[in-house]
Amino acid sequence: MSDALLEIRNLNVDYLLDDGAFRAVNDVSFEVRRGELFGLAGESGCGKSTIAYAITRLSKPPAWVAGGEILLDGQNLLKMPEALLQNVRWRRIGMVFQSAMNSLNPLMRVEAQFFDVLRKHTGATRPQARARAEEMFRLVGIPINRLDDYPHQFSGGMRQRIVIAICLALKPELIIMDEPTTALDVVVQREILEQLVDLQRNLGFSVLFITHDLHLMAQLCHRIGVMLKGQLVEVGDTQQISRAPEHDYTRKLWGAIPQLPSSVRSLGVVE
Ligand SMILES: Nc1ncnc2c1ncn2[C@@H]1O[C@H](COP(=O)(O)OP(=O)(O)OP(=O)(O)O)[C@@H](O)[C@H]1O
Repeated sequence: MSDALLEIRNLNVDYLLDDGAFRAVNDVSFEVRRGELFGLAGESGCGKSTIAYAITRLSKPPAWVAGGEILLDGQNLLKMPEALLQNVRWRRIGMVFQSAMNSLNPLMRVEAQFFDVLRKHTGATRPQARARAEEMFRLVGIPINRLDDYPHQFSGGMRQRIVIAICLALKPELIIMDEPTTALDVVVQREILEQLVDLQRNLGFSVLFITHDLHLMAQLCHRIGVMLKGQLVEVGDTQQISRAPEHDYTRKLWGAIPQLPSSVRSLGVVE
């Protein structure tokens, strides 16, 4: 059996504009393996988010998936009926986006938000949802009495932890994180990502981590793909990409990043 959980094969995504189609993702192929943190890097506008939305078929017009395959455990999500896809979104593939912390409902206590999601996707009862919410709060290090608070009573970093906790409550096999900590300050960002690495080690899910910050990605991910203008120009182990990048653009990306001393470099995945 292949150890690939998600396989993207020859993916093309266009934006259908008044003056013609603009190909934002051009013949992109890569895989995310089981238990792997895979990073997709590249400058703003290179097509990373377009891929993230295409994976769970959440692309909105004018985006149009023009070709290719997206296989989850060998099943092509692009051909899956919408009703079945509902069981894949959140339950098998969780999503945490940059704006996710604003996606918490400001009018609902956090506990109720866990209940909402768990009832909808797993049919959990209120006590079952409460138990799971407490378990998840323990995992992400938030005192369980705070489940009764409203989102505005938490800091930005804590809100992002809550979003991650709600996502993990459904035990997804894959989490897609698109710039999940970009809006947070560097210290909080680091704390959240360290915790993510711990959770990933303990729970074994896979992560597709998207950021323009190649340096951060190299500390976190086992393998990295580098995108340039809609194309994937290089894929490899983080060690190889950081020590011996093959593509000029990857070298340029590294060149643009100030290097930190090795003592503060690693978040634990790549020694
Ligand atoms: N709704 C849209 N209509 C038209 N073009 C779009 C739309 N959304 C994105 N694009 C274009 O598609 C290309 C890829 O955008 P995308 O958001 O996927 O890039 P990205 O690498 O995720 O960038 P960022 O890091 O800034 O989010 C860009 O050229 C962008 O301008």
